Amino acid sequence: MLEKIYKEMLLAFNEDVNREGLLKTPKRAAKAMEYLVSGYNKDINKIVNGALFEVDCDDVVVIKNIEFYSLCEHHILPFWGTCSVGYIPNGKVIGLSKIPRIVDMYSRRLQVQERLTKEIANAVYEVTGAKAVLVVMNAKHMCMMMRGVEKECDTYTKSFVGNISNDQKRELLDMINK
Ligand SMILES: Nc1nc2c(ncn2[C@@H]2O[C@H](COP(=O)(O)OP(=O)(O)OP(=O)(O)O)[C@@H](O)[C@H]2O)c(=O)[nH]1
Ligand SMILES: [Zn+2]
Repeated sequence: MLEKIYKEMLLAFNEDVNREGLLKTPKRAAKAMEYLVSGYNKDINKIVNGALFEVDCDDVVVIKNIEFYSLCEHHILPFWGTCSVGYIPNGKVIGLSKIPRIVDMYSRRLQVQERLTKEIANAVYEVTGAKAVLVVMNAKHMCMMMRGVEKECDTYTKSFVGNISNDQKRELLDMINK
């Protein structure tokens, strides 16, 4: 279905869909787009794959500057940047690689940066049973750079979930900002 839509799009550009360079483009573009939104079909439990380990640790764990690529739901154009995830474990830690996998699961959908940040925080919180989770994202939006306002800038978003003291909250934020 996407392949047909891309072919129609090329025709709408008045392109020659039979020229060599474009012959396979609808198929290629459809495959690429399917991958870019493949996060809709992911199951968080399969992603975590039981990689939760009992550890006597209640100190902050931070995985910083995870690269991510997403598509804004308003223009279907990329926004991308880094995501930092910090949490305070509650008897269990999660396999480190699972955090970037969770980031990808929610990034590979049509998103707004604020909701993406919140969804990652909620997912990590639920899956780890952590005392608290803080997610900070920093992104550049193609829809603001290539068109529209045509400005390059950085957008920061933050989402916190949990119930901890203000001191612990500050420690979490300090670790992420360090
Ligand atoms: N809050 C938020 N806004 C976003 C995000 N991605 C894109 N937008 C904004 O969504 C808005 C859509 O505004 P509209 O006026 O409906 O669309 P538009 O005419 O294309 O707007 P311009 O981009 O200003 O040209 C724009 O201000 C975008 O910058 C995001 O992740 N978060
Ligand atoms: Zn946009």
